[in-house]
Amino acid sequence: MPVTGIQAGRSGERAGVSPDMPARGAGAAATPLALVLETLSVGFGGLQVLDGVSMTIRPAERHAVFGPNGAGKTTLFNLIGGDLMPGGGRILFFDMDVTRLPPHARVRLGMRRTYQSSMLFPELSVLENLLIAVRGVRPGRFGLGRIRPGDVDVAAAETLLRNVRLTDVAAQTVATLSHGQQRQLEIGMALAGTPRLILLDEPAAGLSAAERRDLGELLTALPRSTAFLLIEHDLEIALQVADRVSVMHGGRVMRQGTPDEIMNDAEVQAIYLGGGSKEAGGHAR
Ligand SMILES: Nc1ncnc2c1ncn2[C@@H]1O[C@H](COP(=O)(O)OP(=O)(O)OP(=O)(O)O)[C@@H](O)[C@H]1O
Repeated sequence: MPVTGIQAGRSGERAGVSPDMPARGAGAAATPLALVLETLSVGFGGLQVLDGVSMTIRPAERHAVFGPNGAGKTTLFNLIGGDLMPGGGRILFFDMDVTRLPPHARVRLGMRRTYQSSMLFPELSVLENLLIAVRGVRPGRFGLGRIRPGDVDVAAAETLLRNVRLTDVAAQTVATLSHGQQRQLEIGMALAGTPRLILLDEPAAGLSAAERRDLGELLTALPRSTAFLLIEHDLEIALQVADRVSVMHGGRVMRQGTPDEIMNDAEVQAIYLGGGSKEAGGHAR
């Protein structure tokens, strides 16, 4: 297979630098990359699920991780978020080595994550859920307390409401929301505290075509100050919202590039049009 300008995760490549981005350190005070994944690997028993995954995310970049079922995407998120420790490799978050830090320490550094299963409080209102998120990421003790107009946390929760387009349903309990609105709320909660990076795990899963369109628009309109890394099965959404895309296959990053580069890549097309010869998922050792 020819080596293309968008191939990623190859041995010998300088860790943390992909061919389509300028080398760091060129300027006197180069901004650190938001995330550098260096040759991450993890296995379960005899199954090697991730095998030398390297990836870089710039500050404020929107990056989609795309790949077939079993490619290792959620496992990768578990490593980045701290729910799982790698067997090998390193994770740098704004130049800090977070490889062995627990999830709450990563949250304190400005990393957030959504999960495939809902983490909402169904009996509370939309605003109360957002308030919990706002108070939960602040250092120190917190309680839901009374919602008072003018409260700085309430104002922050109301900003999140607007960001995820839920102002009209602020007083409704979460249990009464549509599935699409619940996904919007999860994104709003992840935005609490102005994080530097959000990991979004299949936010469009289970949504109708109209809800997926709305979600794509919502993600596109999010504040540019926050980088996000998105796992998405819906290629259309991934290509719509992402600046760059990583395609995973068999526990490796097989391509990294702009949406245009990815869309026009013959091997990616072959796999996603069902003509691929490689097996998805981990490979037994
Ligand atoms: N805790 C675990 N123990 C054993 N095997 C696991 C574990 N977690 C994941 N796996 C296996 O690792 C492989 C990758 O799983 P992962 O969930 O990361 O893939 P994925 O790309 O997110 O797939 P999907 O798109 O279906 O969510 C799968 O074969 C899965 O069965």
